[in-house]
Amino acid sequence: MPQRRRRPAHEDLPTHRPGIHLLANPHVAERLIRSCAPCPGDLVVEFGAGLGAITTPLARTGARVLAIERDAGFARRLRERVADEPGVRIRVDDARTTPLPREPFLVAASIPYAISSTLLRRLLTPASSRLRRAALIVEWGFAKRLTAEVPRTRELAWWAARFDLELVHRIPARHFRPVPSVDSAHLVARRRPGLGRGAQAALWTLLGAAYGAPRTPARRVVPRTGRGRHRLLAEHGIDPAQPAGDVPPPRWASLATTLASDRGLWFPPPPR
Ligand SMILES: C[S@@+](CC[C@H](N)C(=O)[O-])C[C@H]1O[C@@H](n2cnc3c(N)ncnc32)[C@H](O)[C@@H]1O
Repeated sequence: MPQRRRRPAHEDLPTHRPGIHLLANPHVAERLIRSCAPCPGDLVVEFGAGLGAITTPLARTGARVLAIERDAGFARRLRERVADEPGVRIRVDDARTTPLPREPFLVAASIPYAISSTLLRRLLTPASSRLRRAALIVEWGFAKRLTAEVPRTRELAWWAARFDLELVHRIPARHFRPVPSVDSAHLVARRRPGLGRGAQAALWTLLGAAYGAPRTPARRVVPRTGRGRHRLLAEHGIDPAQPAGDVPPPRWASLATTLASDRGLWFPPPPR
Protein backbone atom coordinates (compact mmCIF):
# COMPACT_ATOMS: atom_id res chain seq x y z
CA MET A 1 0.00 0.00 0.00
CA PRO A 2 1.42 3.43 -0.83
CA GLN A 3 2.57 5.31 2.27
CA ARG A 4 1.53 8.88 2.89
CA ARG A 5 4.59 11.13 2.72
CA ARG A 6 5.29 12.76 6.06
CA ARG A 7 6.02 16.47 5.60
CA PRO A 8 9.58 17.40 6.60
CA ALA A 9 9.55 19.04 10.03
CA HIS A 10 10.94 22.39 8.88
CA GLU A 11 8.03 22.82 6.39
CA ASP A 12 5.74 22.96 9.42
CA LEU A 13 7.54 25.96 10.87
CA PRO A 14 4.48 27.90 12.04
CA THR A 15 5.97 31.31 12.55
CA HIS A 16 9.52 32.52 12.49
CA ARG A 17 11.19 32.15 15.91
CA PRO A 18 14.23 34.42 16.11
CA GLY A 19 17.48 32.47 16.46
CA ILE A 20 15.83 29.09 15.79
CA HIS A 21 17.16 27.19 12.78
CA LEU A 22 15.45 23.90 12.06
CA LEU A 23 17.28 21.08 10.32
CA ALA A 24 16.06 20.79 6.73
CA ASN A 25 18.16 17.86 5.48
CA PRO A 26 17.14 14.38 6.69
CA HIS A 27 20.53 12.90 5.74
CA VAL A 28 22.23 15.13 8.29
CA ALA A 29 19.84 13.85 10.99
CA GLU A 30 20.40 10.23 9.94
CA ARG A 31 24.18 10.60 10.06
CA LEU A 32 23.93 12.23 13.48
CA ILE A 33 21.84 9.34 14.80
CA ARG A 34 24.23 6.73 13.33
CA SER A 35 27.10 8.31 15.26
CA CYS A 36 25.01 8.33 18.44
CA ALA A 37 24.49 4.60 17.75
CA PRO A 38 21.60 3.83 20.12
CA CYS A 39 20.53 0.22 20.65
CA PRO A 40 16.85 -0.65 21.13
CA GLY A 41 15.91 0.23 24.72
CA ASP A 42 18.75 2.74 25.23
CA LEU A 43 17.71 6.07 26.71
CA VAL A 44 18.45 8.97 24.36
CA VAL A 45 17.87 12.57 25.43
CA GLU A 46 17.23 15.15 22.73
CA PHE A 47 17.59 18.77 23.83
CA GLY A 48 15.67 21.31 21.76
CA ALA A 49 13.57 18.82 19.79
CA GLY A 50 11.76 21.52 17.77
CA LEU A 51 9.38 19.92 15.28
CA GLY A 52 11.07 16.53 15.32
CA ALA A 53 13.65 16.48 12.48
CA ILE A 54 15.81 14.30 14.76
CA THR A 55 13.15 12.92 17.12
CA THR A 56 11.24 10.98 14.46
CA PRO A 57 14.18 9.02 12.95
CA LEU A 58 15.57 8.55 16.45
CA ALA A 59 12.35 6.89 17.60
CA ARG A 60 12.61 4.41 14.73
CA THR A 61 15.86 3.00 16.19
CA GLY A 62 13.83 1.47 19.03
CA ALA A 63 15.53 3.70 21.61
CA ARG A 64 13.54 5.36 24.41
CA VAL A 65 13.57 9.04 23.51
CA LEU A 66 13.20 11.87 26.00
CA ALA A 67 12.62 15.02 23.92
CA ILE A 68 13.08 18.30 25.79
CA GLU A 69 11.57 21.40 24.17
CA ARG A 70 11.00 24.78 25.81
CA ASP A 71 8.55 26.15 23.26
CA ALA A 72 5.06 24.87 24.12
CA GLY A 73 3.83 25.50 20.55
CA PHE A 74 6.62 23.37 19.07
CA ALA A 75 6.04 20.68 21.69
CA ARG A 76 2.32 20.50 20.82
CA ARG A 77 3.06 20.03 17.13
CA LEU A 78 5.80 17.54 17.90
CA ARG A 79 3.35 15.51 19.99
CA GLU A 80 1.06 15.22 16.94
CA ARG A 81 3.96 14.17 14.72
CA VAL A 82 5.15 11.39 17.04
CA ALA A 83 1.71 10.25 18.23
CA ASP A 84 2.33 6.77 16.80
CA GLU A 85 5.82 6.42 18.31
CA PRO A 86 5.32 4.87 21.79
CA GLY A 87 9.00 5.22 22.72
CA VAL A 88 8.95 9.04 22.68
CA ARG A 89 8.33 11.15 25.80
CA ILE A 90 8.10 14.91 25.36
CA ARG A 91 8.92 17.23 28.24
CA VAL A 92 8.21 20.95 27.94
CA ASP A 93 11.12 22.35 29.88
CA ASP A 94 14.33 24.35 29.77
CA ALA A 95 17.35 22.27 28.76
CA ARG A 96 19.54 24.36 31.08
CA THR A 97 17.73 23.23 34.21
CA THR A 98 15.68 20.12 33.39
CA PRO A 99 16.73 17.11 35.53
CA LEU A 100 19.16 14.79 33.77
CA PRO A 101 18.67 11.00 33.86
CA ARG A 102 20.19 9.07 36.76
CA GLU A 103 20.72 6.05 34.54
CA PRO A 104 23.34 5.93 31.74
CA PHE A 105 22.11 7.85 28.71
CA LEU A 106 22.99 9.03 25.21
CA VAL A 107 22.30 12.41 23.64
CA ALA A 108 21.39 13.29 20.05
CA ALA A 109 20.55 16.94 19.47
CA SER A 110 20.86 20.06 17.39
CA ILE A 111 21.31 22.47 20.24
CA PRO A 112 20.58 26.20 20.16
CA TYR A 113 23.87 28.11 19.81
CA ALA A 114 22.95 30.38 22.71
CA ILE A 115 22.91 27.57 25.27
CA SER A 116 25.65 25.30 23.88
CA SER A 117 28.23 26.08 26.57
CA THR A 118 25.73 25.77 29.42
CA LEU A 119 24.43 22.49 28.14
CA LEU A 120 27.82 20.94 27.52
CA ARG A 121 28.89 22.04 30.99
CA ARG A 122 25.90 20.16 32.44
CA LEU A 123 26.73 17.04 30.45
CA LEU A 124 30.52 16.94 30.56
CA THR A 125 31.70 18.71 33.72
CA PRO A 126 30.27 16.77 36.69
CA ALA A 127 32.26 13.65 37.49
CA SER A 128 28.87 12.11 38.34
CA SER A 129 27.33 12.66 34.87
CA ARG A 130 25.90 9.40 33.46
CA LEU A 131 26.38 10.51 29.85
CA ARG A 132 27.91 7.77 27.71
CA ARG A 133 27.94 9.41 24.29
CA ALA A 134 26.56 12.56 22.67
CA ALA A 135 26.09 13.32 18.97
CA LEU A 136 25.52 17.04 18.61
CA ILE A 137 25.03 19.75 16.04
CA VAL A 138 26.77 22.88 17.30
CA GLU A 139 28.14 26.09 15.85
CA TRP A 140 31.29 25.48 13.74
CA GLY A 141 33.62 27.83 15.66
CA PHE A 142 32.50 26.36 18.99
CA ALA A 143 33.27 22.84 17.73
CA LYS A 144 36.75 23.93 16.61
CA ARG A 145 37.53 25.33 20.07
CA LEU A 146 36.29 22.17 21.73
CA THR A 147 38.38 19.85 19.59
CA ALA A 148 41.67 21.80 19.63
CA GLU A 149 44.55 19.43 20.50
CA VAL A 150 45.40 21.67 23.44
CA PRO A 151 42.27 23.41 24.78
CA ARG A 152 42.46 26.92 26.17
CA THR A 153 40.89 26.42 29.60
CA ARG A 154 41.00 23.91 32.43
CA GLU A 155 37.34 23.06 31.93
CA LEU A 156 37.74 22.35 28.19
CA ALA A 157 40.78 20.22 29.03
CA TRP A 158 38.73 18.35 31.66
CA TRP A 159 36.15 17.54 28.98
CA ALA A 160 38.75 16.49 26.42
CA ALA A 161 40.57 14.28 28.91
CA ARG A 162 37.46 12.32 29.90
CA PHE A 163 35.67 12.33 26.55
CA ASP A 164 36.98 11.73 23.07
CA LEU A 165 35.66 14.84 21.26
CA GLU A 166 35.47 14.24 17.51
CA LEU A 167 34.58 16.87 14.93
CA VAL A 168 32.91 14.57 12.38
CA HIS A 169 32.14 17.07 9.61
CA ARG A 170 31.14 20.60 8.76
CA ILE A 171 27.43 21.20 8.09
CA PRO A 172 26.82 24.06 5.65
CA ALA A 173 24.28 26.67 6.73
CA ARG A 174 22.06 25.84 3.73
CA HIS A 175 20.87 22.66 5.48
CA PHE A 176 18.82 24.71 7.99
CA ARG A 177 15.65 26.84 7.72
CA PRO A 178 15.79 29.74 8.02
CA VAL A 179 19.40 29.70 6.82
CA PRO A 180 21.73 30.90 9.64
CA SER A 181 24.71 33.19 9.05
CA VAL A 182 27.30 30.57 10.12
CA ASP A 183 27.99 26.90 9.42
CA SER A 184 27.50 24.19 12.00
CA ALA A 185 29.43 21.06 12.94
CA HIS A 186 28.57 17.47 13.72
CA LEU A 187 30.39 16.76 16.96
CA VAL A 188 30.58 13.49 18.88
CA ALA A 189 31.62 13.12 22.52
CA ARG A 190 32.40 9.54 23.62
CA ARG A 191 33.32 8.77 27.20
CA ARG A 192 36.85 7.40 27.46
CA PRO A 193 36.86 4.13 29.38
CA GLY A 194 38.83 3.34 32.50
CA LEU A 195 39.02 6.63 34.38
CA GLY A 196 37.88 5.75 37.89
CA ARG A 197 37.08 8.12 40.74
CA GLY A 198 40.64 8.37 42.04
CA ALA A 199 42.03 9.01 38.54
CA GLN A 200 39.45 11.75 37.95
CA ALA A 201 40.46 13.44 41.21
CA ALA A 202 44.15 13.27 40.23
CA LEU A 203 43.31 14.57 36.75
CA TRP A 204 41.34 17.57 38.06
CA THR A 205 44.27 18.49 40.32
CA LEU A 206 46.85 18.11 37.52
CA LEU A 207 44.78 20.29 35.18
CA GLY A 208 44.37 22.91 37.91
CA ALA A 209 48.15 23.10 38.30
CA ALA A 210 48.83 23.03 34.54
CA TYR A 211 46.26 25.69 33.62
CA GLY A 212 47.10 27.78 36.67
CA ALA A 213 50.70 28.12 35.44
CA PRO A 214 50.64 27.14 31.76
CA ARG A 215 54.23 28.26 30.97
CA THR A 216 55.73 26.24 33.84
CA PRO A 217 57.61 23.07 32.77
CA ALA A 218 55.35 20.03 33.07
CA ARG A 219 57.66 18.35 35.62
CA ARG A 220 56.93 21.15 38.14
CA VAL A 221 53.16 20.59 38.22
CA VAL A 222 53.43 16.87 39.00
CA PRO A 223 53.57 15.72 42.64
CA ARG A 224 56.62 13.79 43.85
CA THR A 225 56.30 10.02 43.78
CA GLY A 226 58.81 7.27 44.47
CA ARG A 227 59.40 6.79 40.73
CA GLY A 228 61.14 10.00 39.62
CA ARG A 229 59.16 12.66 37.84
CA HIS A 230 61.14 12.62 34.59
CA ARG A 231 60.66 8.91 34.08
CA LEU A 232 57.02 9.03 35.08
CA LEU A 233 56.23 11.83 32.64
CA ALA A 234 58.16 10.21 29.81
CA GLU A 235 56.20 6.97 30.33
CA HIS A 236 53.03 8.94 29.60
CA GLY A 237 54.40 10.71 26.53
CA ILE A 238 54.98 14.04 28.29
CA ASP A 239 58.25 15.92 27.81
CA PRO A 240 59.20 17.09 31.36
CA ALA A 241 60.46 20.44 29.99
CA GLN A 242 57.33 21.09 27.92
CA PRO A 243 55.12 23.98 29.12
CA ALA A 244 52.37 22.42 31.22
CA GLY A 245 49.67 24.26 29.27
CA ASP A 246 50.80 22.61 26.01
CA VAL A 247 50.26 19.02 27.12
CA PRO A 248 47.30 17.34 25.37
CA PRO A 249 44.64 16.42 27.98
CA PRO A 250 44.55 12.65 27.25
CA ARG A 251 48.21 12.48 28.38
CA TRP A 252 47.29 14.10 31.69
CA ALA A 253 44.50 11.53 32.00
CA SER A 254 46.93 8.68 31.40
CA LEU A 255 49.33 10.07 34.02
CA ALA A 256 46.41 10.60 36.44
CA THR A 257 45.60 6.90 36.30
CA THR A 258 49.13 6.06 37.48
CA LEU A 259 49.12 8.73 40.21
CA ALA A 260 45.76 7.49 41.50
CA SER A 261 47.29 4.08 42.20
CA ASP A 262 49.97 5.65 44.45
CA ARG A 263 48.76 5.15 48.02
CA GLY A 264 50.91 7.96 49.33
CA LEU A 265 48.98 10.61 47.35
CA TRP A 266 45.58 12.16 47.97
CA PHE A 267 43.65 14.44 45.59
CA PRO A 268 40.59 16.57 46.37
CA PRO A 269 37.41 15.45 44.60
CA PRO A 270 36.56 16.96 41.20
CA PRO A 271 33.26 18.84 40.49
CA ARG A 272 30.25 16.62 41.23
C1 LIG B 1 18.41 24.57 16.50
S1 LIG B 1 16.71 24.26 16.87
C2 LIG B 1 16.69 22.53 16.58
C3 LIG B 1 15.30 21.97 16.41
C4 LIG B 1 15.26 20.53 15.90
N1 LIG B 1 15.96 19.64 16.78
C5 LIG B 1 15.84 20.45 14.50
O1 LIG B 1 16.95 19.92 14.39
O2 LIG B 1 15.19 20.88 13.59
C6 LIG B 1 16.75 24.42 18.62
C7 LIG B 1 15.47 24.09 19.38
O3 LIG B 1 15.74 24.26 20.77
C8 LIG B 1 14.64 24.91 21.38
N2 LIG B 1 15.20 25.62 22.55
C9 LIG B 1 15.81 26.84 22.58
N3 LIG B 1 16.23 27.11 23.82
C10 LIG B 1 15.88 26.04 24.58
C11 LIG B 1 16.03 25.73 25.97
N4 LIG B 1 16.64 26.57 26.80
N5 LIG B 1 15.55 24.56 26.42
C12 LIG B 1 14.94 23.69 25.58
N6 LIG B 1 14.75 23.94 24.26
C13 LIG B 1 15.22 25.10 23.78
C14 LIG B 1 14.05 25.81 20.32
O4 LIG B 1 12.71 26.10 20.59
C15 LIG B 1 14.26 24.94 19.08
O5 LIG B 1 13.16 24.11 18.89
